[in-house]
Amino acid sequence: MSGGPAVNGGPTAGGGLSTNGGLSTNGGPGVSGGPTVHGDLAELRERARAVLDPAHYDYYAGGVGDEVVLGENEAAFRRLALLPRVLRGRATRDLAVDLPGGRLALPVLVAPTAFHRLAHPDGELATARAAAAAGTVLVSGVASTVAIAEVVAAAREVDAGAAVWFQLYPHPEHDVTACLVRRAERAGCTALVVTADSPVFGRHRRDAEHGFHDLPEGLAAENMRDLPGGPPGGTRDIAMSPAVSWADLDRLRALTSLPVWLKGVLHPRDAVLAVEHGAAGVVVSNHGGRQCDLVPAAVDALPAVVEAVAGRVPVLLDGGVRGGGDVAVALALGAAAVGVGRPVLWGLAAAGEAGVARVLDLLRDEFDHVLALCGGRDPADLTRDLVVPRGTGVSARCG
Ligand SMILES: Cc1cc2nc3c(=O)[nH]c(=O)nc-3n(C[C@H](O)[C@H](O)[C@H](O)COP(=O)(O)O)c2cc1C
Ligand SMILES: CC(C)CC(=O)C(=O)O
Repeated sequence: MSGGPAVNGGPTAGGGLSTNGGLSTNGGPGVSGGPTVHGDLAELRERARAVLDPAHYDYYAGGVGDEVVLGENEAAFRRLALLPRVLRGRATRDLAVDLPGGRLALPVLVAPTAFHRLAHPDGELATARAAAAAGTVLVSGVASTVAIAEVVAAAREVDAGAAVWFQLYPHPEHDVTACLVRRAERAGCTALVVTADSPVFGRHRRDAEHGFHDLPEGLAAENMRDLPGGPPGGTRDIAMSPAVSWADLDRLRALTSLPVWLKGVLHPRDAVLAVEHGAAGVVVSNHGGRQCDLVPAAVDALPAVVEAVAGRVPVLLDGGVRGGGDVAVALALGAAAVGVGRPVLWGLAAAGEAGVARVLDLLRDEFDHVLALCGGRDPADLTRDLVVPRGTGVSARCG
């Protein structure tokens, strides 16, 4: 087994913590030139469950505590309905969104998730290729099982203009953070994402039950290799620190000219502070229900953050997005785009690069379809008045 003891109770990582439905009505071609993969997201999840080691499946699928927030992230979307506008659409829709750090061909990006080689031997290389082929951003995590330079190179082989962002946790040793930032810059990343919701690692019962604390032999968090304070050729743990503060964000921003996103914001006041501290954007996220089991569903936290930020920076959302309708609801509530975590892992486990391509293709096609049903020409047509609490049919802002 690899590396040191679990950090804060998480797995260690050898240095890691530890319709067009048949009718041809403007449906675009699939995003991937690779083998065709069939099935919807639920089927891909079942295929992933069938092929993965149960401990690894549960690491991906699980959440913190009683997994209340894990379920709520998806349930909250089901409590919302769309109130479409009619007779204002157009034949083809423009799905693209411009963000600090890159242009997305669809308002869906790949959220950072750890250890893709647990899902498929190609790991983050496959994810990077599929994201690039779809024309969207991969937020590559510090906890990736392929080094960031190789991840970016894989994306750029598919599309020389592909944008890859790098996610990190501020390390308590500042020279380690600085080294990670330099690596991401040298690799060609176009933005950084600082995850702020993890002062300590969430306690996951499923991991404890499986005794999953280490990556299998041969896998490691490759970005953590050869860092200051670590053994030559060896890896350091992904350290989380309860002492992390706004000063760490300031210090990190001073290290780089790349746009810096702040991920894991739920409180509107923190969103305002993020703007004041120069964040290029904020990501409303509860870490997919993996950190604190007492917080609101991500989509329920979104409107207050959007209101507080008041258009000064873009707001992203992740957590519980499982279809194009969810994407549309999040955008109508003010998100500029959404991130998807687990669905990408299910696609990767089920069919490697083609599986991730299938997930992004499904989301793109479903979103385009819902946008058309709402009389939308582009994402900007999805406005707040289009979302109503299910069961009411009335928007507070209608009129
Ligand atoms: C297995 C797994 C690993 C994750 N690893 C990270 C990580 O290393 N850094 C991070 O900021 N977020 C991480 N996340 C959280 C995701 O970025 C994202 O917030 C979450 O998955 C969104 O919820 P969804 O899975 O319902 O789409 C992880 C999520 C999962 C499921
Ligand atoms: C290695 C961990 C830090 C990855 C993570 O954030 C998670 O599993 O939720």
